[in-house]
Amino acid sequence: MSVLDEIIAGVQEDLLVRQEQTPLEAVRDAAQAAKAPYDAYTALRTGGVGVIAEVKRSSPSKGSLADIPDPAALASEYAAGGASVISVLTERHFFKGSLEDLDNVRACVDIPILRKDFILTPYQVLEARAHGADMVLLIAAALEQDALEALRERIESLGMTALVEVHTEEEADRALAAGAKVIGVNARNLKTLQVDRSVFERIAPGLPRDVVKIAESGVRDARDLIRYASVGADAVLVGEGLVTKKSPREAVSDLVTAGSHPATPRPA
Ligand SMILES: O=C(O)c1ccccc1NCC(=O)[C@H](O)[C@H](O)COP(=O)(O)O
Repeated sequence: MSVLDEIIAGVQEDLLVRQEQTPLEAVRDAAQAAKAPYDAYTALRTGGVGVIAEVKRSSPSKGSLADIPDPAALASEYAAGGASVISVLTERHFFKGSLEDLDNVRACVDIPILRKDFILTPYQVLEARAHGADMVLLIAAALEQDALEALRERIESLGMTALVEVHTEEEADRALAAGAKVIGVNARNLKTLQVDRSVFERIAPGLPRDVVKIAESGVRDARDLIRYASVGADAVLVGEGLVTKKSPREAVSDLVTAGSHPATPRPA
């Protein structure tokens, strides 16, 4: 069993419990009643290289990273540092996240929020909207093609933005076939947990111009961002490189400055 399989097994168990507690109709009503979503697609296309700053307590690859007793306070620091989007991990077994984190962050920031989880069903998409998300992650490696396409459509029908994550050229082709307009290339292989930053360099140049390209994982500092920018990244998604810093606000601000600096080389 790969790490991804293990994570998904836990997500499915938790999902059964939540569906038991809160019927689909109730989640649908809550999603409809939620405040209109922010436009994450536009937020990521505006200006230089955007920063998606992640609230990440723990991970399968590194174990505990940071306590984060107040995720809303951390998200406010990220927003003050100039983040374009806040990513909130809501998986609990490996990442120690929750939907409550999403609620708390939503109450405190007025920029788009990504629900980062292992989304398998329309129920989870409705949950994301009900708890104030504007963007939802879909992992190509975790979904059959029909489900990937249907969930992408469901996310966008609710006015949110789908971020489709890939790690191979074949998954990138599947993401495009599913209609993805925002594609995240994860340097981390979710089955082996190996991080290979060259994966973005291989895949991103082959993606259409109008697709927003996000480099995910392994960004530690401005040098990593500049390297990704030079091969076409519109944004970077950063977890460990922010939560482990003394000042997450300054760490975000340094990345934003590097991404907006005219010396940052971008492909023509
Ligand atoms: O982070 C992990 O170890 C991990 C393992 C298995 C599935 C997903 C995992 N992480 C989710 C992410 O994609 C990252 O949190 C995100 O890209 C930020 O990565 P980093 O900046 O390296 O913390």
